[in-house]
Amino acid sequence: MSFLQAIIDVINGVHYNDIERVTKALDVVCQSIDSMKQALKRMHEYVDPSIFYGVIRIFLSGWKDNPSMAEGLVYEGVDDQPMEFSGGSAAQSSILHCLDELLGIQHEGNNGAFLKRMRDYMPPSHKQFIQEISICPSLRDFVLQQADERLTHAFDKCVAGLVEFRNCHINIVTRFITIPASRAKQLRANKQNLMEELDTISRAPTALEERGTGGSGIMTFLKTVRNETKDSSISVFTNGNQEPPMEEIEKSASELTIE
Ligand code: HEM
Repeated sequence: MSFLQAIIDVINGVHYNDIERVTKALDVVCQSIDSMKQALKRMHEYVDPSIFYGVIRIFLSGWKDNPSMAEGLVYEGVDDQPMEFSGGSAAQSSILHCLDELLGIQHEGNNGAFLKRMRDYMPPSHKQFIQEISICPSLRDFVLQQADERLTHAFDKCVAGLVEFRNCHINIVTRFITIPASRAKQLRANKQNLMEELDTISRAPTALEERGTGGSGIMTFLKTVRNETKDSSISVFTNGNQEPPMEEIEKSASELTIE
């Protein structure tokens, strides 16, 4: 059964009060989240953090919430007024939004508004699918009402898997953005004679040091989204918080070089 079919099966299972069907489909969802995490971990194999930070990311940045283009961009021949559009971000990927809606994970305030806005950058049918999931009867309420051990376990494993995915993503963002940004600051401050490295990572505008490609203030955003994921868990959540300690981040920053 594919991941998307499993989502539909969960929804149908809730509709027909079929505990077995929902439990089995949630097991598939959980395996898919794990595969996504395994794929995410391979980012390091193919992408050099300095190149990502100093070269690729600049092409991903947009002209909304971007301090270096605060007014947006005039599309000549389209409109005299500047327009604002966010840069490319996997926050615009439909899968995580589907999971949040399915598992009843709620993102509040500015973070929730940012994630909702990202849906405007998805293909309309994807956005519509997410909307459909959001108006279905609540899976979480169903799990709570049934009080079935296997069902609750399957649900909580999905939530825990998503927390682990988001932790793994935070580690990636630390390595691909936070560390190069702090390295760029360090190099500028020390005026070291490391011109080649400085040349690559300093191509990134300083205004973007604290920003994600979609324009968010990165770490606060990502950690809040991760914590809100934990909140959906039915049993008490005790694991999955694997943030790297600050000393580790600083150590990695000083070791980061271009080969
Ligand atoms: C070099 C690799 C990556 C970097 C540096 C990165 C960075 C970021 C940043 C900075 C954000 C905050 C929102 C923004 O401003 O764009 C974000 C959000 C997000 N990214 Fe990534 N990302 C990377 C790869 C991926 C991949 C491969 C996925 C897999 C789908 C992913 C999934 C997400 C999701 C779902 C969000 C929204 C926040 C959430 O739902 O937890 N990212 N990413």
